[in-house]
Amino acid sequence: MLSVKKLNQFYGQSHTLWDLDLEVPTGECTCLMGRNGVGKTTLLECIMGLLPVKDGSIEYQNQNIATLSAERRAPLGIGYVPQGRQIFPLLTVEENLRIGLPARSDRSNKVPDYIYDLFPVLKDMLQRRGGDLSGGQQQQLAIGRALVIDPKMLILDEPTEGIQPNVVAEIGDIIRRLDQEIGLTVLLVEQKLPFARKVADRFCLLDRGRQVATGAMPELNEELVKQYLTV
Ligand SMILES: Nc1ncnc2c1ncn2[C@@H]1O[C@H](COP(=O)(O)OP(=O)(O)OP(=O)(O)O)[C@@H](O)[C@H]1O
Repeated sequence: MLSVKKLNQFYGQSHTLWDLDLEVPTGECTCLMGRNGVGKTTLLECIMGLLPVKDGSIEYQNQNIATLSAERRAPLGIGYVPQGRQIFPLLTVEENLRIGLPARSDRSNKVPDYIYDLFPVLKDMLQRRGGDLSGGQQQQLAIGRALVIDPKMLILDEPTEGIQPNVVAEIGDIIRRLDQEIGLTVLLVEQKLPFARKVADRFCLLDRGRQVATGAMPELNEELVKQYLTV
């Protein structure tokens, strides 16, 4: 579904992504992994069109989108849950959800019901301000907001960061359901190894801006973990 090939990205003079390849097969959950600062968020931002790339291709459903602006990528149906959630603290839960509606291809003005089925807590708190929600509830809101466009693919940047363990498990279950029941293709950045093993089908491991290993999750062996993940 998504195929990144030989991608190079720079922040000014600083070469951050090096000939990077990433395959995200349709209907599967792929986890992008690596230590802090290896370029995971940078790669996601390149895919979303939030950062320009120097060269290389980003093929989404057989179209090279590498040079399209973020606005031109919006109708493609990629939902994005950024690092730190970035919900609007002064807007209500309902207003936060509705923000995504203008990007829907059918121009529907209604938040799809399945979002409230997935996150009943959002329905209970529709009139509460986003900033008054707990971290776990805010994360559910951020995922709900990304789903408002009925995306075919969902990209999540460290959805469990700063969240209590019981809510982490709940978010893992929801990501699996989105992938297995609703058929969403998922690309996830995740540092927590047990969570990644439970939720993802495949992994792609980065080190200093380069892809160093990729495969089915069971192929992520202790040697790779020791070399590229443990600190
Ligand atoms: N706006 C920026 N300007 C300059 N350098 C940046 C910028 N954003 C990130 N970097 C650098 O690019 C490299 C990759 O950062 P990135 O945030 O993509 O890594 P990451 O793997 O997502 O890390 P983390 O797990 O800490 O979020 C790092 O060396 C970082 O310092």
